[in-house]
Amino acid sequence: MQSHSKPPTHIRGSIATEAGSKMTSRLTPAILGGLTFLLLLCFDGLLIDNNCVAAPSLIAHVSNETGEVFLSSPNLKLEHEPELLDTVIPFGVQSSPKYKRSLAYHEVRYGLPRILTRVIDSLVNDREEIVQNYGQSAGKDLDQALSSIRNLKNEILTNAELKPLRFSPNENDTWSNEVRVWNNYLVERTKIEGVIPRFYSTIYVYLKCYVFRRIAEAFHFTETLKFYDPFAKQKRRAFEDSTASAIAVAAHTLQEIDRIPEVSSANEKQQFIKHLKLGLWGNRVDQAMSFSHGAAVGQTGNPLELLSGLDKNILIDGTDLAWNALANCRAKKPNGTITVDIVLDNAGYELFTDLSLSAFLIARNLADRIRFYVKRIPWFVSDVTTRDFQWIIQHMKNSSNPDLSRFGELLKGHAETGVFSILDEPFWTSPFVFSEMPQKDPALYAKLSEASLVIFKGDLNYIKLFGDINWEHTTSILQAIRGFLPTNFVSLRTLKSDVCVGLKPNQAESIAIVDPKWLGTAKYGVITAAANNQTCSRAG
Ligand SMILES: O=P(O)(O)OC[C@@]1(O)O[C@H](CO)[C@@H](O)[C@@H]1O
Repeated sequence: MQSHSKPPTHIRGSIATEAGSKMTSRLTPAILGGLTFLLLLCFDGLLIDNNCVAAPSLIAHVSNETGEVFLSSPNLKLEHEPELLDTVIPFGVQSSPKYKRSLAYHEVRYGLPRILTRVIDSLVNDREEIVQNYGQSAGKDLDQALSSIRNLKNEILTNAELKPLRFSPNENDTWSNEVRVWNNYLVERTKIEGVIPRFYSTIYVYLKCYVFRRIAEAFHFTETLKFYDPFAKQKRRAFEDSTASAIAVAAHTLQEIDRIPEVSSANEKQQFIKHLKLGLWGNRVDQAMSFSHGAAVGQTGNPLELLSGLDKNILIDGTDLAWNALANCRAKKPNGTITVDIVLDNAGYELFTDLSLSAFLIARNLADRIRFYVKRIPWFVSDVTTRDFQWIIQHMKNSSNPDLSRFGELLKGHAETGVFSILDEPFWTSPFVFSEMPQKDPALYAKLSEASLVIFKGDLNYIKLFGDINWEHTTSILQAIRGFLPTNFVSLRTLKSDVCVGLKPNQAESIAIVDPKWLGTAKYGVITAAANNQTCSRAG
């Protein structure tokens, strides 16, 4: 049953604040003592009318049950009371935070504000270092970026209208061309929705991408911090924290490569499947989740030893289909160029698994070249940018561990000889879902169709693949892609959001009984593949 909920009477924040650890340590004894108390403070991450300093206006009180901070204020006005529906997302419609029992709602209410708070915190904490690295005028640029990000956070918290993005002075440069696409899309959405979209009323995939666009905008209009990546440190730290796991996988992959002449074709298939699974579970190591839930994540343990225990969590296993599609292309094009495209997701450990798979494919002649699609701007916290890609290879190459450094050397060689290439097409940071690609970016669609196999990594690529529509879980993959089949593809995704298709009858219901949170915790994975029968007859 669907019903309109009451407007919120308070805004619920998190312990992650600009006051950061100071705040946490002040709260901890109170929580331990089981007290509920009130604090009058200027909550810097939540400026109201930009006058927090002059008139501290927010009351924070801490739940003695959960330790979470609730904020309320006589001055805090929602620009617009969200018209929420107290229901899950109905089947057949696009995800939106207006459905209160959706993960989309949870992400807009808690996840995105927390991510922005963490960005604000890190900029405040790193001021000295930033000024040292980018020069004196970076101080003023930092303030400018901070103010834009605070405004953005307030806009989400107060359910403001989405506003057009800013053009650069040169209205024909790359930035402006992308802004034009975004602003036209806002006009399109306004027509569809009948009003200007707001954070809680519009579709999820659009608003979430919009937030990351606005973060990039906050830096783009500064002089010294145009290309600053506020997530870079966290991405690097998370990979450093995964070093032991990466060494185990690098040593194993190098051994496979060294022993290629001895390996039978049955084993070759098993090795391919193992690499796909490593890549699937690599998608758990996602700094977006850690940013919005609190703790940092890296990979621990020996990922190869963990694999068999995780098989029971794979809800759809399309590895056979992916293997057959690629092996079939190799058989049909013994002298041709086999291209594999990887539409990357997270930097750090997940990217490392993608590189292991790629090194394996090249060594086994399952691919002659690999094209890696990265993001042009910092995206969804930990998505790979060109700099992240270059950093990880260099970082491995410089490692004191002989396996990691040899592996880094091998990858660097592939990058230098053009076997690996990095592409930062604007479509991946656009608001569009994949079924819109033939119309919005036909050149990219044609490029993907040159590949024998496209590998889509992660949750965002998955939801864009299926239009972020809450299809009934048993909907077939071919129906849910709505014609988007440039070539054979396989998607490796751990479940972090509302959409999941291609399941067997009753499969979703059975998991939901055992684990009601099955869609949102990245505990489960899907390997979703589809074949395009014309692929191997084409060049590429
Ligand atoms: O694409 P990825 O890195 O696997 O997931 C990124 C992510 O931000 O997108 C999901 C849906 O918005 C979130 O739950 C998740 O943390």
